[in-house]
Amino acid sequence: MRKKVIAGNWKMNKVLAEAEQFIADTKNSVPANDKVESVVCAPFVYLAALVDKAAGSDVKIAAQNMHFEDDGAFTGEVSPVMLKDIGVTYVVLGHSERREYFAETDETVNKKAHAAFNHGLTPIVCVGETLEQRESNETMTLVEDQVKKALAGLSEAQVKETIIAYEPIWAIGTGKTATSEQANEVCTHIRKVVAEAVSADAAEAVRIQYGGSVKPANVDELLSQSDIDGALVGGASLEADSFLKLVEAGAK
Ligand SMILES: O=C[C@H](O)COP(=O)(O)O
Repeated sequence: MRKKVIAGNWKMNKVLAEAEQFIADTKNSVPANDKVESVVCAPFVYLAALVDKAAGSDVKIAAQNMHFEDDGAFTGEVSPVMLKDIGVTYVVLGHSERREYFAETDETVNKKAHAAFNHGLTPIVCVGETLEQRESNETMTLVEDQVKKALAGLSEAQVKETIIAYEPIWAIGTGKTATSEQANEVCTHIRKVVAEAVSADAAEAVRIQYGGSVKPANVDELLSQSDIDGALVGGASLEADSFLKLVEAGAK
């Protein structure tokens, strides 16, 4: 049984006091068990403070992006060495907003996945199609291509540790959730792609989240699907109560 992962992606929201209050409101309520992991993906500027605030609890802190180099002349960037140094444990890679607005490519996502593992960070690799691509029946081939390119060159052990987030772009922040069947169909395909590209064991172990307008009202149905192992949640992760409901669903 794969452990569920509920990750709240705050995107570019909250000021420091709000971010710290969120951790104070959730850290003693997230379950410490083998059924669910609770992850908060916060803006860079809050990461050190939130790692400190969450210390001793089961809330894990994630970055929303990083560079693939360890250091160097990359003004404005943050490296995996820096994230590891301050106690961050997860990193979101290739979110569709990074791909759309900040020129993230499959190649840079792959470099970042390698860099994450080189520094002991767990990558949450995002893939997903636009509405246009879905309507022209390109979803499966596009997602397959994104997954293969993101995982290229990783060892079987590393793939087993990777979290893949399937996020149909048309369902992000729109209130339009993919039906649980639509979401599971793609997650099942991703698992098959991992089996073919890496191994059956890796496919069995890799955790696949769904993301796109997940909220307390629809999370149970999504998580009951055979190949959905968690959720990457934007809007509904901003309030502590709502985030805790999602984590509770993951712990069932
Ligand atoms: O990273 C999270 C996803 O982009 C989903 O965002 P959303 O839950 O606001 O639709």
